[in-house]
Amino acid sequence: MSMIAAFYGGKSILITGATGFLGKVLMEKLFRTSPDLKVIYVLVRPKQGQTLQQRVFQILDSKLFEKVKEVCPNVHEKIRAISADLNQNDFAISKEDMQELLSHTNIVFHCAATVRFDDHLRHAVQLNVTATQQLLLMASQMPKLEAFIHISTAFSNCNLKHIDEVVYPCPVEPKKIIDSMEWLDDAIIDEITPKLIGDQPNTYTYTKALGEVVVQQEGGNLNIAIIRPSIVGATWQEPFPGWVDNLNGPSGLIIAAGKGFLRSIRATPMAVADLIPADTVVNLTLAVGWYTAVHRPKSTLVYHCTSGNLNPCNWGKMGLQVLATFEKIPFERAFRRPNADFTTNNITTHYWNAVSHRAPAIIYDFYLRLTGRKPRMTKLMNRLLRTLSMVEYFINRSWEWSTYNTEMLMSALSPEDQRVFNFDVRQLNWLEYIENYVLGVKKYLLKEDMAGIPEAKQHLKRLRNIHYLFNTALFLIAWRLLIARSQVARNVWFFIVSFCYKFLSYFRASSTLNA
Ligand SMILES: CCCCCCCCCCCCCCCCCCCCCC(=O)SCCNC(=O)CCNC(=O)[C@H](O)C(C)(C)COP(=O)(O)OP(=O)(O)OC[C@H]1O[C@@H](n2cnc3c(N)ncnc32)[C@H](O)[C@@H]1OP(=O)(O)O
Ligand SMILES: NC(=O)C1=CN([C@@H]2O[C@H](COP(=O)(O)OP(=O)(O)OC[C@H]3O[C@@H](n4cnc5c(N)ncnc54)[C@H](OP(=O)(O)O)[C@@H]3O)[C@@H](O)[C@H]2O)C=CC1
Repeated sequence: MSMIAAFYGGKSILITGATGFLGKVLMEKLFRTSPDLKVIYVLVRPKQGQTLQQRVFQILDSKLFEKVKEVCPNVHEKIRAISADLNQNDFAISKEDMQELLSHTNIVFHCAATVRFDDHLRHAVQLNVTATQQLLLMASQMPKLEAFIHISTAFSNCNLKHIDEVVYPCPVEPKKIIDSMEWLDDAIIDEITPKLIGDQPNTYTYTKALGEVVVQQEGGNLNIAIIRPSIVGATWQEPFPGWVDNLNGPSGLIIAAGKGFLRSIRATPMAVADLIPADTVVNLTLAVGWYTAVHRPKSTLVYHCTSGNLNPCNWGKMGLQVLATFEKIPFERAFRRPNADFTTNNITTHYWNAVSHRAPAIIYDFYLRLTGRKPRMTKLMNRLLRTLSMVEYFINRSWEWSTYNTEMLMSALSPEDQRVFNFDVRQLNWLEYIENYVLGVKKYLLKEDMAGIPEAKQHLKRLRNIHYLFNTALFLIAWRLLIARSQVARNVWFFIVSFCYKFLSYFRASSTLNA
């Protein structure tokens, strides 16, 4: 019997960010392994004309939850959607709902965040810092609370090369930042943002670091733990391999490469690609929830959920495996044949961006205009180039994350828990994982049918022929222009033609003699 699964039985669990990528996998695992849990409260905001209930039921009715329905047929009754906006005071939760949350919650998993790298500092502070502070305040009023688990990121201190499982102080106290956001106007915030974030690459990592300090400073007597995942990728094993549902991290770039838009990416092939599967993060999170509630460590423990120091894979290996998978499992209606490569310096990056990204987009838009359609490729390409510039920081460096606490936890689990809540990345086979990831992107993100693979392969063959034809025509035109303008080129051309003519005459004569 799994002790962790039994621990969550009968519990009331509050999850923020349950409609996000990680939140969904967390809920799925909780329901599947502890179907006898009492209730999961999810803080949800209405969106895109959908009510809360519709949003949550849409998630429960998705493929991700197919196995849950077998073990927990009444899953719809065990989930309680609470209307909340983490940007508002008291999260805009009604009095009755607040009372229910405060008096029943046993465990809090705080996953909600803005993960955009380019978010305005005010908004990033509001969600990643102020909301965390408010949630802690709520937690301090929960008499039955056993553990508060905060999801941060392994990159919250990415200005350091070696990162320990400790909370590092921030140059400016989070309280001062929160206060200043209240009275500074947007223009001034824009001006001071680069100075405030200092050597952090963006407002996301900066505010996640502030959030950790808030957790440490304002946790009071609560049992708190912080989990720091690296780049969260598709699921490895559970509930099935390759599940992914958003474009963050590598997923969007895998689509761009598979559809042939992405031709070159500025990355260091030998730098560690510190990916971590979503189900591994969730298994560690649930194990940490159990350990924190049962063992009540004296201080706030930080757990690194990374792969680099235990089972490293680099971007070079990852890129090659992604491309190899496209050969077997191509995406449908590609713009060009997938053929991306890594560049390592500014000059080649600019060159390939102009030649392989911008130029084909302009030509294609010209063709769309000629045929009376709306041009769209240049806009798409600009968006891709912007994304590339945002992720460059993370794919040209390597970090060392110590994992003492994570390894300590692994050894504290019973063999059964180690199996059911497996977060040992040493067992991960990267080539198999990446292949399943690409397949998952095709099936769950692009919603492409596997029956379309032969047609997709035919399409790629046509693209290859068009590519050869285009290159040949381009070469002939260039050569024709050169001959028209240069005596040297003309001489070379006459030499080649006369050489070919002589060779053919000789060949014909010798074959006549042999006959
Ligand atoms: C050999 C070569 C082989 C090559 C093979 C190549 C393959 C392998 C290469 C691998 C390299 C991997 C590198 C990863 C590094 C990650 C490091 C992470 C480290 C930190 C990890 C963390 O701790 S943190 C989590 C990560 N955090 C993000 O990773 C957010 C990033 N990202 C943004 O910060 C914004 O994205 C950014 C970019 C500002 C653009 O912003 P933007 O405004 O230009 O574009 P948007 O993304 O907003 O949206 C554009 C359109 O996509 C629609 N869309 C958006 N989301 C959607 C969704 N979920 N489902 C459906 N559709 C969605 C949207 O609705 C728009 O559609 P529409 O225009 O029609 O409305
Ligand atoms: N994905 C990754 O690579 C990594 C993620 N992390 C961390 O993991 C956690 C989860 O990330 P992930 O699942 O990928 O992120 P997502 O962007 O997929 O999910 C974010 C969640 O936060 C919710 N949220 C955002 N703003 C509000 C708001 N104002 N009120 C209520 N809810 C809100 C979203 O709700 P809605 O659906 O309404 O938008 C969504 O449920 C984050 O803390 C992130 O920092 C850490 C390392 C890597």
